[in-house]
Amino acid sequence: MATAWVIAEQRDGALAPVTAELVTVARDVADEVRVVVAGDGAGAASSLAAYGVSEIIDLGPLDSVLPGPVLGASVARLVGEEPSVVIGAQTYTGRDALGRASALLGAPVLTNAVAVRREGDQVLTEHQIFGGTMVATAAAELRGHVLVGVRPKSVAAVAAAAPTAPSVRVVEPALDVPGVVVTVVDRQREEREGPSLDEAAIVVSGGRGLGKPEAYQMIEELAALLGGAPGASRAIVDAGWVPYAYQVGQTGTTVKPDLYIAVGISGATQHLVGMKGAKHIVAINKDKDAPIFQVADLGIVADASSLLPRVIEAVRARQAAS
Ligand SMILES: Cc1cc2nc3c(=O)[nH]c(=O)nc-3n(C[C@H](O)[C@H](O)[C@H](O)COP(=O)(O)OP(=O)(O)OC[C@H]3O[C@@H](n4cnc5c(N)ncnc54)[C@H](O)[C@@H]3O)c2cc1C
Repeated sequence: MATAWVIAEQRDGALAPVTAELVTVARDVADEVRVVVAGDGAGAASSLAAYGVSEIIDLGPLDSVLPGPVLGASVARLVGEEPSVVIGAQTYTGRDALGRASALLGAPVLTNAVAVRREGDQVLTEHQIFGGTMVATAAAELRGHVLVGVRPKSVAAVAAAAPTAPSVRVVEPALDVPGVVVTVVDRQREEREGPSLDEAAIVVSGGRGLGKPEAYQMIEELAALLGGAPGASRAIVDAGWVPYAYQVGQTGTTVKPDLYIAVGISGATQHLVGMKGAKHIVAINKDKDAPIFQVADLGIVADASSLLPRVIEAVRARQAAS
């Protein structure tokens, strides 16, 4: 069996949860999993031991450069001649890394996969198409290297049958490859309180049915009261009501919270594909035939502008009483 190389995804210097998802996928396609991380190799070794990783390759912190291209060039240098599967997340950094590695290795990259498996010498990947209404399966021959971008939250992170004690190897990053160094001159941190959209246990999302941008404040208020994150449909992102970072769906973030509350969202397939994995879905829409009700566990036919203030009041009252 070939080796799988996982490009770790990091956030604020720590491993992002998607890394364990990628390692879970990697175990299914290879019998040895190595993880390439930019700094904190020891931390990665301890948090990934439960997932059956054999080695952590630590490139050291890549704080002053855009990490993706350097990660990609470093992986291209590490993989060697033997066929291997390189797995990254379908994120800004993961896409940069896979694209760079693909170009340097002359190897195919299968993007936006929601499932990956191995059949003999083939790596099979599944991709949602037509707004998630169909799944296409692609097959790549594992004669050389096969690169795969996996969509976050499409695979559950599962611990290995037996934990490992991964060794940590410190390797110089490939900063000398022409064109990979993009220097970071400034960082802007988006103001946010509460959990991030992709990790929140509760997501409250608003759509065009809110009627006007100011009404989105109610979405933020309810999300904050419930300890969740606010989200949005693309319609109100495109309209400029909220930033793109709030968008849930095919071209936004995929969420899998315990509870997803959709307010004034019709339930277009491109939205559903990003949230239908939620454990419980509550939908508020004034149209009883809105497609969102087909995936909702609890559907409320109501005008959002009059119902939302009452919901917020009720949650406040309940919290005050407890
Ligand atoms: C390639 C592509 C990618 C896309 N990616 C995404 C994506 O990632 N995420 C995404 O969300 N969309 C995406 N879209 C857009 C998607 O097709 C829909 O256009 C979008 O999701 C609609 O947003 P909406 O439900 O807020 O608006 P609408 O479709 O306009 O629906 C508004 C809903 O609000 C209800 N409503 C109206 N007034 C009230 C009221 N007073 N109270 C309660 N309910 C009310 C209406 O009954 C309606 O159901 C994509 C489209 C394409 C082509």
